Amino acid sequence: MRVFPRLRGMTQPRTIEDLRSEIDQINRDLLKLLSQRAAVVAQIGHAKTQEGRPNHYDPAREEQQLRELEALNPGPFTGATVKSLFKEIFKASLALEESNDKKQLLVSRKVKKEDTVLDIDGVRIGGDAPPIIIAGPCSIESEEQMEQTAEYLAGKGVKILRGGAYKPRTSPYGFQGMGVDGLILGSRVARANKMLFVTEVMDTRDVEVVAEYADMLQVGARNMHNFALLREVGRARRPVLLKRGLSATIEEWLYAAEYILSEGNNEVILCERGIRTFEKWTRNTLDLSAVALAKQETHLPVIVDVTHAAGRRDLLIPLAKAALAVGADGIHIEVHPSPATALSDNEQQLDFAGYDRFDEALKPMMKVPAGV
Ligand SMILES: C=C(O[C@@H]1C=C(C(=O)O)C=C[C@H]1O)C(=O)O
Repeated sequence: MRVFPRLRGMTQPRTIEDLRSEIDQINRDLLKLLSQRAAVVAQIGHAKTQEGRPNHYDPAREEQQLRELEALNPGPFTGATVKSLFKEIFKASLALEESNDKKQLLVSRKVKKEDTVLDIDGVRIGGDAPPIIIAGPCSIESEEQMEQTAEYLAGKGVKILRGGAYKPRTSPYGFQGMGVDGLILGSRVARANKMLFVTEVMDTRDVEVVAEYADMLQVGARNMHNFALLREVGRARRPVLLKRGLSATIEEWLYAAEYILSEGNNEVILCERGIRTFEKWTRNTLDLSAVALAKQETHLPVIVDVTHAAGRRDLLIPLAKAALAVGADGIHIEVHPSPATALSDNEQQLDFAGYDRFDEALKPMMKVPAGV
C-alpha cells in the first residue's frame, strides 16, 4: 500500500466501517440504558397506580430533569436538542406507564382473552353466535304501531325489539316519548311475539323501572358521558347496550363501558353509531375502524347502528354488510310501519318493504358466526 509521506509516523484515520461499528456499540449501550430506564419508569407507574393517582403525567418532574440535563450538557448538541431528545423519552415513558395501566381494564382482552357471549333467554350475542338484529321503531308511539312492527319483525326472525319510551330529543318541545306507558307496551308486545325488548334509559331515577320492563338497557349516544347513569346501569342486573357518544373517541367509549363493568355488570354490548365529522351527506360517519378495534381490544360484543350512522335509507344495506365484514356481532336498525308519519327520525327508518329488501340482502352474511 502506498503511504503518504505526511501520514508517516501519525496514527491512521479510522475508517467509516470502524466508526460505524463503534456507533453500533454505542447504540447497544444506549438501548440497554433506555430499557433499564423504562423498567424503572414502569415501577414508578405501578407505585402511582397503587397510590390511586389516575394522572401519571408529572410536568414538574419532567421540567426539573430537563433543567438538570441542560446544565450538564457537554455538547456538541445544543441545549434545545438535548431537551427535545429527552422529551421524546419522557413521552414514550408516559405512554408505557399508561399502557401498563390499561392492561388492568376489565373491558380489555388482556384481562379476559375469550369473547364475552351474552345469553339472554336463549338469545346468544357475541363470540361464535351468528350476528343478531335489533330492530324496531325509533319511538314507541301507539299499540297499533308496536303490534304491527313486532309481529312483522318476529316473522322475519328478529329476536330483539327496540323502541324508545324516553326520547333524548334535541328540542325540549319535540315528542319526548310515552314514558312508563311505553315501557309497558313495548315489553308486552315483545313478549307476545317471543322477542326480547331493549329500550333507552336516560335518567338514573328511571333505571329501576326500565329494568323492570326491559330485557336490555340502552345507554344512548348523548348519555355516554353520563357517568352517574353508567354506574347505575352497572348496578342493574340487565345487559346494557352502550352507544358510542357523538364525538367520543374509542378510548372514551371503552372507558364508559369500563364504568359499567367496574360496578359488577359484565354484560355490555358496544354499539358504534357513527361519529360527527365535517361530512354533510351522511348524518354521521360510520367508523368501521372503531368496530374492528373494539373487537380486537375488548372481549365485548360489538354491534353497529346503521340507521344513525347513515341517517339515510339508501346506505343501510352496504353499511350493514361492511359492519359484518369487519367483525360486528350484529346490526341495529330502525323499522316503522309508516316512517313518513313517525313522530321522530322519519328520514331514516325503514318501512316493512324496505326491511324485506334489507333482510334479503343481508341473509347470506347472517348465518356464519360473527367475527373475522
Ligand atoms: C416516571 C415518571 O412518570 C412520567 C415520566 C417521566 C420520565 O420519563 O422521567 C417523568 C414524569 C412523568 O411525566 C415520574 O413521575 O417520575
